[in-house]
Amino acid sequence: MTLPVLSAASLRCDIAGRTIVDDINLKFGSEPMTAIVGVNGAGKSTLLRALAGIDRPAAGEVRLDGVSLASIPPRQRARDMAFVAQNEVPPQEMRVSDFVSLGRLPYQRLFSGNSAEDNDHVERALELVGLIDVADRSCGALSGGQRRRVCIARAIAQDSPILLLDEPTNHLDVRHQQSVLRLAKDSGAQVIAAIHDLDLVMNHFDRVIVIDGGAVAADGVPSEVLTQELVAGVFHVDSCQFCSPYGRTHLAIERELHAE
Ligand SMILES: Nc1ncnc2c1ncn2[C@@H]1O[C@H](COP(=O)(O)OP(=O)(O)OP(=O)(O)O)[C@@H](O)[C@H]1O
Repeated sequence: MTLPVLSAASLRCDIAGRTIVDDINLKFGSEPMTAIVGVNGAGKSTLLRALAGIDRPAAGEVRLDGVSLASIPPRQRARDMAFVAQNEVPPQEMRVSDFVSLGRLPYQRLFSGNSAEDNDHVERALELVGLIDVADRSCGALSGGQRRRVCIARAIAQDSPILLLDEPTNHLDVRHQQSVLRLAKDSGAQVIAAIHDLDLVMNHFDRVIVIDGGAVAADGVPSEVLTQELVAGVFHVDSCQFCSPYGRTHLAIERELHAE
């Protein structure tokens, strides 16, 4: 499957007059799963929001298959890209299936409601995140992890070739962390996710971009990028990569490093 090419050229994002990320030049399109990592406040969410076209850059440009995002109409952009924000919370009173149906809006005419195809997408998305049994409940009656999965289901129902996920595994138990990343991969979409767990990055992602102080500090294959030296320099922890008895390479955090 050919992945769409999302690119950022000389991107700068400012918030309240302060430059948060600067001189970002990135191209996405070769690897299905890309992780964006960095310490709190490094600029990951700011970058993702600019890539999603939610916040306009102060300078530079984001392009989708060579076309400036700013010139793509919102409905088309919503068909091209689904975005799950870091702190997205479904409205308390809304039924779970109605919230997931919001992912189908880019395909509907005003007040047309769900078609049979829309309902199929909603049902499939809820099945994939393991929440089909609570489809008729109100979102307010869900646990934190279930709410997170409902937001992911909304994005999956959107059926777009690019999935931008800001901390998709937040609030999820260990099994659902694995299953959400697996279903993101199985969706066939180009996935770009900000994520804190470096071991999940090692085992689920093809590429990792390390953001440090609003700039790209490293970019490449996780096992090659997330060396002990880089992890110490960027995250200020001691880490080690090791091979499990099942043959997978993991990254363990040993301890916090203090300045001498
Ligand atoms: N609405 C805002 N107003 C002012 N400053 C903001 C706002 N949103 C973000 N910032 C600042 O921008 C910087 C980058 O924030 P951003 O959320 O992009 O970082 P992040 O890498 O995603 O962090 P985290 O891992 O904590 O989610 C931080 O210094 C933050 O305080």
